[in-house]
Amino acid sequence: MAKSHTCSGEPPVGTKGNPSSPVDKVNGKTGKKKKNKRRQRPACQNATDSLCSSVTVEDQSKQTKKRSARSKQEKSAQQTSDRSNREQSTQTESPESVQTQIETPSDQGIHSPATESKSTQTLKTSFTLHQAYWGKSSTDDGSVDELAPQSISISNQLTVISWNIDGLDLENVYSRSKGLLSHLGNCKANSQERLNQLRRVWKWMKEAPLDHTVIFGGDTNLRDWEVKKLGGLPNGIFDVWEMLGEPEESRYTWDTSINDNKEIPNSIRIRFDRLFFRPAGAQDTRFFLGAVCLRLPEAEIMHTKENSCCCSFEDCKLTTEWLLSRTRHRPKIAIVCGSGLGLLAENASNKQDVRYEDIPNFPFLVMRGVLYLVTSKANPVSSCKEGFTSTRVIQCARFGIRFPCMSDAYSKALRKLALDITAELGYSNFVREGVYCMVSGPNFETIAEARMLHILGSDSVGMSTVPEVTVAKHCGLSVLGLSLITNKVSLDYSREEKVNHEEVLQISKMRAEMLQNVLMTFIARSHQVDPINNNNPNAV
Ligand SMILES: O=P(O)(O)O[C@@H]1C[C@H](O)[C@@H](CO)O1
Ligand SMILES: Nc1nc2[nH]cnc2c(=O)[nH]1
Repeated sequence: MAKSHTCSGEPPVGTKGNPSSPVDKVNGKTGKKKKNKRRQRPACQNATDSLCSSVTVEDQSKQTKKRSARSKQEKSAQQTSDRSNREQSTQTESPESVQTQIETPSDQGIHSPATESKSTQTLKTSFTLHQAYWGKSSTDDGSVDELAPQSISISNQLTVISWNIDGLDLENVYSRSKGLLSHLGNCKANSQERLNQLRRVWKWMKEAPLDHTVIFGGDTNLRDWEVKKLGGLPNGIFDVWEMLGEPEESRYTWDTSINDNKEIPNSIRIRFDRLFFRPAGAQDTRFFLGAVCLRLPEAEIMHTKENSCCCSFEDCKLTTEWLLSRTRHRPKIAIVCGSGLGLLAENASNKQDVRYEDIPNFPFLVMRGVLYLVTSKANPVSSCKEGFTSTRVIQCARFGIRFPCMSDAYSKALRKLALDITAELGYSNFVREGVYCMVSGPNFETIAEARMLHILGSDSVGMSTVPEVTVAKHCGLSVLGLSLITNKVSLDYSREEKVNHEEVLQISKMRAEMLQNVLMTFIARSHQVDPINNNNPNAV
């Protein structure tokens, strides 16, 4: 970021024209101190005008008349005159109706190495907002369309420069990382205009598809009080400078005490140039976010939402968006902690806590250390009207395919990695692979039930895991199941020992450190073997 106001700096990449020096223009004027201060902004505006337009509000009737008689030269003259009117604009149209003039990289070279800047591969063309987000050009033949019809036929324009950001997305997926660059209305007097523009920019950012990272940056001309006036940054949009810890040395991007614009007598320091960041959501962990990094509740039973187990697709989407808007984290891996494994969450660094009861539409019954996606008592489905049972979720094809196959529910590659890691850590003696069977409980088995499960081929039994695994698989996640064996299940009527919950918790605590070692190593190495997130084509 330039230390002086970018109005007087380099033009943004790919813009046409060469800004005349704003310093010269300021130099050309004389006057009292107070006036000098004011003059600085129009000078900037001149510079800006030759860079790219900020916002245009054109008189529609004038436009119509002019259009009918316009020759090619007249068109370009019109552009110039339009620019001079921009600062008086106001607009209220919906973003979808707004046409943007966009510079975008051509599709060639999309897969070139991250070090190779694509910012030079620009093409001036016109996009609808929708196209901008999806990376489609209205001039697919690559021709330069300086004045696309739609860009002059509407009354309000916000000029945006869009480019792909090399390397930001690890997979270098063209459509995922979008940058938007614009110059918002300038001058103090244009505050209202600027705020209108900012509102629209934020709306676009928020409405961008969840799997897109969106960065908006530029000479925003914003004052801190203006951002406050709009109620502060919207949830899910972050100011990059704030994200970096608000480093004092880069607070001001227009600082007349240190820049070379000597004509300004007073020291004026403002953070005009800003970058806003709307991170993409990790699609496939979206319905598991509630289970990630959550501090487990103290109370034995934290909260029961009776009759509120509504989990339509829209409900889940809302829940997901709520969670995404409260964290910058975009997890690739979700861990559902079992009994007594809250320690794993306790020891996490850089964590963010979310209370279950604060999460909208989150149907649950929570007991210590366990997140139940199924509020299962005797009759899980009837107690859960539209239930968030795994079967109900699967009935909604928008979460994933209609009949997901569970024969490979537990990823072979992830299992192998876990076994390798436990061997390396010297835990082999503790580790077995086997069949886990879930019964909803919440009671331990009778001996007859235990015998039945044994006959059916079950090596272990618990009250969780299977619903979470089913939903995760449905969402396209690769899954690893790790169960800590805490007690023996009695198959013998003469056996005196009885299993109890305290024993289960005690053993869990005893082995928590071991499990933590396995998990931490696993997380660090999981990317080596399997794409953790199989992108779910149905995900929205
Ligand atoms: O799924 P698991 O077996 O971990 O959950 C049950 C419920 C209780 O937390 C515990 C019983 O002691 O195991
Ligand atoms: N169903 C069941 N769940 C458990 N969780 C921990 N131990 C047990 C057990 O013995 N049975």
